[in-house]
Amino acid sequence: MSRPIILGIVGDSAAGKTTLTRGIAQVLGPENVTIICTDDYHKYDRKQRAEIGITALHPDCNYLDIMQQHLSLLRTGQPILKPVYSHKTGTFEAPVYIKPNKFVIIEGLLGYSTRTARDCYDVKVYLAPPESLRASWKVKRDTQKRGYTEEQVLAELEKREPDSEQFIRPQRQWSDIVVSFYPPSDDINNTNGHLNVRLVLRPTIPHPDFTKILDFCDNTVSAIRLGLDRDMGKPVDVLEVDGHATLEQVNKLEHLICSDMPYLKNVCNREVNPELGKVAGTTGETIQSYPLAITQLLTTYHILKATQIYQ
Ligand SMILES: Nc1ncnc2c1ncn2[C@@H]1O[C@H](COP(=O)(O)OP(=O)(O)OP(=O)(O)O)[C@@H](O)[C@H]1O
Ligand SMILES: O=C(CO)[C@H](O)[C@H](O)COP(=O)(O)O
Repeated sequence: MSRPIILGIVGDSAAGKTTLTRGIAQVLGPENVTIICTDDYHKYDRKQRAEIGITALHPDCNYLDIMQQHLSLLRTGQPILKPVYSHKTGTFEAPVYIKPNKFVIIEGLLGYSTRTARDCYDVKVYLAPPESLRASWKVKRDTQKRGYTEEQVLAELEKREPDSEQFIRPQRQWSDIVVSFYPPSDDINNTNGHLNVRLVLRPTIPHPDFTKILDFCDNTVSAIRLGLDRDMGKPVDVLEVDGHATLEQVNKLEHLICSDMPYLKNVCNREVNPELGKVAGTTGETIQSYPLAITQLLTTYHILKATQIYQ
């Protein structure tokens, strides 16, 4: 059976969904990827939301039924007429006709909030940076790109907190991989551009055999660590990659991910692909790091595995 492979990327506002989506699309080849942002399924525009006193995070503020219908259609390779919400103006624009490519990435706030929606994905990622980092990302992005002042963004974050807690964070439990970029120290302004990543790997999909890491890393002090933990009560593996890991360490880890994937082997080769782990953030800056590269590769690994079954 041939059908598009669907990747979900869910998380709170400014958690880095669009940024990661772009990085993965780069690895897969942008011409092969259809990207859908579920903000387009908002029920009310910015002015109406303010008048009603509802936040964009509330399920009642979104046409989740239509989002679900569209997900099901995309999964079977059928086209949709997608609504369009503009963050620039805070209003809706004319809908667009979309025929899915080989890979579809659905990124947004409430993508895992219903059972029917969840059943449509092949791979589910949840982004969970520490809240202080997310807030700083949101202030920067919304003041530079969405016409807000810093005070407005901070007030909005406070207003949204109950909905984040009730509707957004619980979706973490449905993900196959939880991705948390985090600063090496508590000072989020002093990262030297080097964020670490913590990848929570649930046994809901078969991950590459990372136990070989233990052969080449001293797990307590190394910049790459593998461990066991619990996430939302369930046992998980945890892979951590520090921003200051060396190329040699990262190459070994990448080899574990890419060795049985001919397509990924080329992607991993930094001579052939110097852009690995590099992405343009949504405020125009260039972000490049080993933790981002590993996150992109692991996610792509799972998309390609799904391809072997369904395409
Ligand atoms: N991995 C990362 N490393 C460094 N900075 C990042 C990373 N991911 C995101 N950012 C920063 O955070 C900002 C917000 O990220 P992004 O726009 O991708 O979030 P989002 O989850 O798509 O937000 P929204 O749902 O509100 O549209 C970016 O403009 C970028 O500056
Ligand atoms: O949480 C968000 C996800 O991007 C946005 O704030 C939401 O989509 C509403 O958009 P805007 O703030 O541009 O009115």
